Amino acid sequence: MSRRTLIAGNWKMNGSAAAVDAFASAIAADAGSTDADLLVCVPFVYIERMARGLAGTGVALGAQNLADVGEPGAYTGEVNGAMLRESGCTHVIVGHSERRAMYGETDSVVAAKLEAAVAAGLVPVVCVGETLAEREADRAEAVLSAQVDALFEQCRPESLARMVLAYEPVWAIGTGRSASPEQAQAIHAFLRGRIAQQDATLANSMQLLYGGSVKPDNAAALFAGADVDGALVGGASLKADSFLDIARAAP
Ligand SMILES: O=C(CO)COP(=O)(O)O
Repeated sequence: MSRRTLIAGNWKMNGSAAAVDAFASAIAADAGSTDADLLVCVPFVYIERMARGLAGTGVALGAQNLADVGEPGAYTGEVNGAMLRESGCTHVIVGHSERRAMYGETDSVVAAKLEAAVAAGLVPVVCVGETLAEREADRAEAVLSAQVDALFEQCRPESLARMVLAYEPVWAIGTGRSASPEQAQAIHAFLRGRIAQQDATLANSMQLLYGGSVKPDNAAALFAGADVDGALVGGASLKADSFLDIARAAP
């Protein structure tokens, strides 16, 4: 089955109103130059501004986090999925390694956020990945299996059918040291196989993105992997030209 290619940007805690406007106008001028689907995930406060800038471009908009509860209420500082939808999001990143490491998001929190996203009509882009110490201890597959299995244990099949999975090795994030195309493809094949043990049809249809130091000059080689369906791009997504160069490297 052919899966569509998705190039997703994660701005993390970067950007400004001026940066949003510059990005959106450059994308609006040039979004037709790639066949890949494009998504940009910006800080909460810039979502509506980016939505206005990207209107009519076909580029999708996402957030980087959401509350693990859907019902509004006394959750100071939280933002729920319905608010994200109303602001123009179609997607939301869930379980990024920075949130797992710095904000204590456990596999159960990630599973709850996946469900909350789907309940609000959002596509969750769920991140998994091993640290350098785990890879060096030959534990990458065990760690990834535990992260994926937790989703299957805690989420409904119809919710899992909506998700995109992003493999982001922690040692490759923001380091300039991407996984090699062979390493990325090997893990993606492993992840697809692991999902197939639960649901072969879902394994075949699920988009698997690679993230970690994806740049215009390494993107084409990474995308050559048969199980690599796109990228989750951090630093290189902050500027429209490098983001679009990555998208144009997609097959
Ligand atoms: O964490 C990432 C995207 O979510 C990857 O970040 P970099 O592309 O900056 O390495």
